[in-house]
Amino acid sequence: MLELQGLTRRFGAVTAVDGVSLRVPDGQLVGIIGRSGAGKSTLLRMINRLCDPSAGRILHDGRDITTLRGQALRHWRTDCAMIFQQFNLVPRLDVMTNVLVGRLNHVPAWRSLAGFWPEADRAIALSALTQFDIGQLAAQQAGSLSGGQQQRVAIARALVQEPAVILADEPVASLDPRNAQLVMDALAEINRNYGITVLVNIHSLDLARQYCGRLIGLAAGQLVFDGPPEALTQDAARRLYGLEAAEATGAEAAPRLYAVA
Ligand SMILES: Nc1ncnc2c1ncn2[C@@H]1O[C@H](COP(=O)(O)OP(=O)(O)OP(=O)(O)O)[C@@H](O)[C@H]1O
Repeated sequence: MLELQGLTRRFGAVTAVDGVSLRVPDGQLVGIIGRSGAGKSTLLRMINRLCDPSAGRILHDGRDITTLRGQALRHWRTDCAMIFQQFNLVPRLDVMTNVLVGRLNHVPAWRSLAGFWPEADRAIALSALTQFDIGQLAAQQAGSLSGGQQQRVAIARALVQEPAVILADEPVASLDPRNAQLVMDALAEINRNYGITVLVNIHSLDLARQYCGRLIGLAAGQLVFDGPPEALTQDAARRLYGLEAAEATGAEAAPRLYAVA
């Protein structure tokens, strides 16, 4: 169970995340929604401790994550893998090596530095790639792949970390609709097959509704919606995305509920 208690982050005068409290039982696939600047990235970055909270606590299985330092923090970052919009692969390295980077905390440092990755780890990496239909790309330079392929490599890298939680920060924002589906399929598969908790920031409300069993809506850093997609009425979605303002000025509301930046 992942638990946030009054989690807050201020940047000067801006309160990016404002007293967010929630519980995520193991194995949920949670979509975090809200307009641009609502605090979605900051929330995920705090959970991974890429960004320190100004107030509040993060607990995982009762353990206080907020105070972790040094090796304990490195272990948490293995337990809690992060996926980014821009993939964060090493473009000049081949796909297999990029995925093996996810095994770093499972392999003695000298072996990985010398390029002696154990056969068992190579097999794990290849199996992750094959699962996402990109096993045949293992020897290619990561930078030569399409965006959708690169994101699936990043998901394979996260998976071989054997994490309890995956945090995906706008993983489909720079992909075309077909690739966005493939990447969301990969996240859903990980969630279903391994019971890994997935928290995904997502702009497209259609995708969020399609894939996530639970939606968490942020507005100006505050939790304003928490429930299943069916509970997110058209009105609630409008409030979340501020489409009322567009209507008030005579602009047409988007016919499909896509988040507008
Ligand atoms: N490092 C920072 N320094 C100063 N302000 C920041 C920093 N990071 C985020 N902010 C501010 O905090 C607020 C929330 O930003 P955040 O990136 O978390 O929102 P978001 O919902 O993820 O937006 P987007 O969907 O555009 O990525 C914004 O007002 C942003 O300008």
